[in-house]
Amino acid sequence: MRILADENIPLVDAFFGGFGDIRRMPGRAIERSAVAGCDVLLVRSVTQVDRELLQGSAVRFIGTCTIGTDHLDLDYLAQSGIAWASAPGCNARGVVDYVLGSLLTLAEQEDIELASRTYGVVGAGQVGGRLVEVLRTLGWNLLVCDPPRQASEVAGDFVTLERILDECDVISVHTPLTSQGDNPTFHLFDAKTLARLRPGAWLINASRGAVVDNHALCDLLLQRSDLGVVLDVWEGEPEVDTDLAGLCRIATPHIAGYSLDGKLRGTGQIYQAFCAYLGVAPVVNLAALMPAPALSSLSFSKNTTAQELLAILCRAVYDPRRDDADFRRVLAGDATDRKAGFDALRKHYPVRRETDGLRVMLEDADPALTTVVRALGATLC
Ligand SMILES: NC(=O)C1=CN([C@@H]2O[C@H](COP(=O)(O)OP(=O)(O)OC[C@H]3O[C@@H](n4cnc5c(N)ncnc54)[C@H](O)[C@@H]3O)[C@@H](O)[C@H]2O)C=CC1
Ligand SMILES: O=C(O)C(=O)[C@H](O)COP(=O)(O)O
Repeated sequence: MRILADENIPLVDAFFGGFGDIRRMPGRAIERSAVAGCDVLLVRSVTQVDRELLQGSAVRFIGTCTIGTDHLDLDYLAQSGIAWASAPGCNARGVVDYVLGSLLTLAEQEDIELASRTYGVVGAGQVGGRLVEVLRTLGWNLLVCDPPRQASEVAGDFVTLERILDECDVISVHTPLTSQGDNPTFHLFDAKTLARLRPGAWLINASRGAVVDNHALCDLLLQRSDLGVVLDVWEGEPEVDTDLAGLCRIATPHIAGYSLDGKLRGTGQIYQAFCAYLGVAPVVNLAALMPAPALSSLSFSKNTTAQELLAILCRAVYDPRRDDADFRRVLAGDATDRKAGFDALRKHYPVRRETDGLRVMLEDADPALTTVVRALGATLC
């Protein structure tokens, strides 16, 4: 079997080496001539998988080691009888850690108590659903907008996007990028929607760039310095609107989900799906390949407050300010360097783990403190 894989898929040999020959390439360079003689294609989000790439090739299975599938032409794959799999939820926890780290930064910049704000989550699936769980456990005010779930679930407490815009001080966007169907999300946040943001609102987009109209957002930020915007994803990646990035409080190169755990899980999920496709039993075990984290446990004295505990635990694992600083250095270069730098930061991303892998010891089991530990999914020892 001939397998072509994006060079940024970790553990590809460990999981797929037993199936045949593996060739690796940069994801953006995967094109028709490279794919032609392959049976299996393993990609990440940067490879457009469509008729132009696949027509006439021998490819029968596509695996994308990502949550998002907007780079796959699913209609074409169905028409052509090409099997495919994605990795739902693989790096959702990393995105939640990114959102929490961003909230801590904005709160410090503005000297705001996070618990005093009203939160709006738009899109409550794998990522947004986990964020909702964290915010609910913390007991913070929260509204959730998810029209597809609202339409299909009898129970569920959902609101309209208008209500989110009118009532929320913080809006975190976690929808897929879609341009068809009943609830398309392309430019869901257009000029009209963005203009409704409350005074002092924070907007976080770690979904897909084009869910927010970047041009309209840039225009708005030129007039509204009260807003706090965090962008991990951009229209036209790897090109980035540098004016917009300059106006964001946190700007990062599409790394919100880049925990090591999330990446390895992504490969593992595609391996499982490929085994199911072939009808063979999986023999490679992800747990055996997952390295132990460098930091596994922390202990806190009775003088710790809940706010301090949240900040220390989140930042012990991940702090987006470092990614923001690295990205701004890249954005200061010329256009060619910026594009290459966007991909280089992603390719050479430092090891980052997840907050729910932490073990926490509290000298005083105060309910406010244990709530923080539970909300993060960490283990209380
Ligand atoms: N920045 C990053 O590193 C990462 C970004 N992502 C992106 O995050 C987004 C969310 O991923 P998941 O939670 O795994 O997706 P998901 O498919 O599990 O959940 C998406 C949710 O959005 C809802 N939704 C769809 N249209 C909507 C609309 N118009 N308004 C409100 N809600 C709507 C769906 O009903 C669903 O519950 C995707 O765009 C994904 O590609 C995912 C992982 C990492
Ligand atoms: O899983 C997704 O969806 C993501 O957005 C990934 O974090 C993107 O990672 P790459 O595939 O672009 O490396």
